[in-house]
Amino acid sequence: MDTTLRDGEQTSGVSFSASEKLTIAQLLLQEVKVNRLEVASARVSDGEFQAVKKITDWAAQHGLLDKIEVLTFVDGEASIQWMQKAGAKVMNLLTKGSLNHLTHQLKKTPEQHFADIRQVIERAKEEGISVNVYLEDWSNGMRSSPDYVFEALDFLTAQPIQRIMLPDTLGVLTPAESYKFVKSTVDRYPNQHFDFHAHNDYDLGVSNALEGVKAGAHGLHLTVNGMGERAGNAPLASTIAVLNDFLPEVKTSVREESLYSVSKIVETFSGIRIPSNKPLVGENVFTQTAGIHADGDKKNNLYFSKLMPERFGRQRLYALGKTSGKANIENNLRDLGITLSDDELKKVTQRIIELGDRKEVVTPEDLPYIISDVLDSEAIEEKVTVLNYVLTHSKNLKPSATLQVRIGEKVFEESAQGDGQYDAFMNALKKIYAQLHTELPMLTDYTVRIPPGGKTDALCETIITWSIGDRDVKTRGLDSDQTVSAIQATQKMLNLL
Ligand SMILES: CC(=O)SCCNC(=O)CCNC(=O)[C@H](O)C(C)(C)COP(=O)(O)OP(=O)(O)OC[C@H]1O[C@@H](n2cnc3c(N)ncnc32)[C@H](O)[C@@H]1OP(=O)(O)O
Repeated sequence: MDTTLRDGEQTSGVSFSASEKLTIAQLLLQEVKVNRLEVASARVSDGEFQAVKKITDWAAQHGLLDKIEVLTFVDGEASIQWMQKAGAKVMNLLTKGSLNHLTHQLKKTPEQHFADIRQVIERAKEEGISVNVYLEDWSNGMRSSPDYVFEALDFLTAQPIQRIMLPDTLGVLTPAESYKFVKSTVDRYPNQHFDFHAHNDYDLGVSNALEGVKAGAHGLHLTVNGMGERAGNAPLASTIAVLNDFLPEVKTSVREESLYSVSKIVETFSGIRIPSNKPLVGENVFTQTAGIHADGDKKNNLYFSKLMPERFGRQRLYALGKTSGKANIENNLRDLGITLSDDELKKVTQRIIELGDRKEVVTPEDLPYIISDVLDSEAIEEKVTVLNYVLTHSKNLKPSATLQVRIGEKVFEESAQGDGQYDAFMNALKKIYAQLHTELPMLTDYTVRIPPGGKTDALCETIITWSIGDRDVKTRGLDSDQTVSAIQATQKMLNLL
């Protein structure tokens, strides 16, 4: 069960719009093919209500309504009414899985709590809602009040419910405890379906999920990019890869090749950047940096593992920088269709190492420029040159740009306004390219780096990612002025285009 839209949205600072939630739900069910989705907590807000309604309307049209779940509370009619109006048919009822929570938060006895739960389950059944039950703080309950946990489980397993969900609410379990606690629970109730819900507070989410499944859990709760409250939940992508590679006898429905695209969509919608070293979905995790590794890849794939990028819809890349050797550069040249002699290759390698030493980022798309520069050759023909421009910026008036660009033999001039100077520049550029019936590629990422130290006249590096055909192309500009560096990066893109 994927809970990106409920527990994942509990990441501090994240709020998905209704249409973003619908898009993520559609991707997860139709492309990634997870079995179930938890899409919201009941009663949270009007916006959340609208989002659930949008998802249930779509799911009902596609025969998927039984896959849409909503977290609800032991609150008499309130959650049931909310769910009913939102069109949801599966509730994940939040009950207390430790005596500590029951006594100090709800201030109830087990008998009172069970009576309240029974009433909610009966009412849900009358409304045609099927019920799963969370035992919140179950992990601490197993440590500190196991008698209460088993009393609750004796009660729950006699109720007309589908699944019991065992959360490590605060992510405090070790892998060994995850195994032990799940096993003792599953063994005692062999006919009951149990889900295990791991959090990542000690970075043990994936390991704990693996142990939970080994111990007999029938389902897992995961989130895209490991989003979730505090340190997040066990991440979908790595947990699936771990299960596929280390427990092949356990089958899931998830399609590995769709995991990266859903991860990028969730990154964009949530605004939470994926760390570049995040397993499977981080930008750099399939990039060989060290020259020795790139060399070994050519020799019998010495540095390959089962974790091949193509499994996840990704590609192996070879970084350019001070630890590059000839093999890194050759790999990039091959992609660009450029061949160099041994001597030329040595000179280009040397220049890339020097740039890397100066902490400059070198992208594969910089290579033709570096080659022209180092070899004084014409590896790249400058067909497009930004000749002149004027950019304005003022208070309370829209920024504007006028620019003159030479394309081939012809010079074009256009003006435009925009939301910022660069946007105005791009709008003017689009007008010029419209005259050539050429659409400019979509800008998919824009990052600006300045060296640490806080100097405002420092060199500023802008790296822009463009979507050209089915490729992501990165171009780089470097100048003490941020807009100028962005314009340099744009000119490089125009020449590559
Ligand atoms: C493991 C998890 O991640 S659980 C995540 C649960 N989801 C959420 O909390 C969603 C976001 N929450 C909210 O929007 C709000 O907290 C609401 C709408 C649920 C409730 O809001 P409020 O009425 O303002 O209550 P508030 O948030 O201050 O406190 C929670 C109340 O719920 C009670 N409560 C706690 N657990 C439960 C439960 N499982 N069932 C019913 N009530 C509960 C608390 O005792 C407290 O009641 P009290 O005020 O009578 O002492």
